Amino acid sequence: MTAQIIDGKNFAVALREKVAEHTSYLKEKHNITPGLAVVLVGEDPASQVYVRSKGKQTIEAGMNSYEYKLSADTSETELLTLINQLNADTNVHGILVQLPLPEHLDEALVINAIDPAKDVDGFHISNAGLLATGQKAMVPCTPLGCLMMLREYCGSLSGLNAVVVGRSNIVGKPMAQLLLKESCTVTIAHSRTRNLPELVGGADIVVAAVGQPLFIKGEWIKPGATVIDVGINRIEQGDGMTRLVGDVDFETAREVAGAITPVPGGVGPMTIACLLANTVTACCRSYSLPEPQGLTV
Ligand SMILES: Nc1nc2c(c(=O)[nH]1)N[C@@H](CN(C=O)c1ccc(C(=O)N[C@@H](CCC(=O)O)C(=O)O)cc1)CN2
Ligand SMILES: [Mg+2]
Repeated sequence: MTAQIIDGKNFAVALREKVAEHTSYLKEKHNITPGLAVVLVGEDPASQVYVRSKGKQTIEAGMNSYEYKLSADTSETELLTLINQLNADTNVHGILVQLPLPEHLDEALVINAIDPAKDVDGFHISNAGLLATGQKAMVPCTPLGCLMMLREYCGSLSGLNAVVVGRSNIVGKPMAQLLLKESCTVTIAHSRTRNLPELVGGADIVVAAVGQPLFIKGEWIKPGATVIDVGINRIEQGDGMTRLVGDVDFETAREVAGAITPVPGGVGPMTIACLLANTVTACCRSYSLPEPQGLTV
């Protein structure tokens, strides 16, 4: 039997509808329009696509979108000045600096300059700390989207063995924290882990976020496991064209897994939908309004 395909696009549509519903409620009932500021430094082509998509989806959900496109040689002082302005702007409820940043900019310094209450990426050390200690935080968008899909497909995650392959601050570590909060038994593995096939073979849930194309093989996966593929890798096809693949060898994994996210069309679309959800959550928190159900965990 082949795996059920977890359709991230459908999930994202449903989540964006919830966001739009709550946005119109905020407007009608409280005369508040959530606002999201997105800052892009430089001309990385993939980042330009993501930022355009974020702006478009923000407006479609009925929110205000503020875009700041800065040249690649922007100084740290200039960027920090803009962040301070956005921190002080009461029309802005969410701030996001698109990553990666150009080499000369200190990513941690820049992220930690964002007001944690407006940190809709959930990358600020305060939010990372709150999440790690099981407190109310802004939750990073990609892991949040993964957890929403996992809850839907698996129901209760309590007691399940979860292996997260990848240890980034953006995905691997927060994903592990979220799964731990769901009472999973969590193992964080990475590209240097020695007995990876064995570890993956014991997992009911595999989250692949290692950043290496087709790294996780179908033969490693436990029959019936749920596989979430966070990887987005462009590989050469041989005919001069490129193809988008995940960190999981989808064709072999789908023969073994119980359910699996495809690439594209799995985790990716949920990342931006969760960003919109986080913006509404941040907006509600800023006015001490009740938080809508289903937009965060
Ligand atoms: N500040 C941030 N920077 C980055 C984040 C982030 O969450 N915050 N994540 C990624 C990029 N990203 C959003 O910013 C993102 C990546 C992928 C997708 C997506 O929908 N992917 C599609 C495929 C798109 C394609 O063809 O390239 C899919 O998987 O179906 C959305 C958002 C790094 N930077
Ligand atoms: Mg850098």
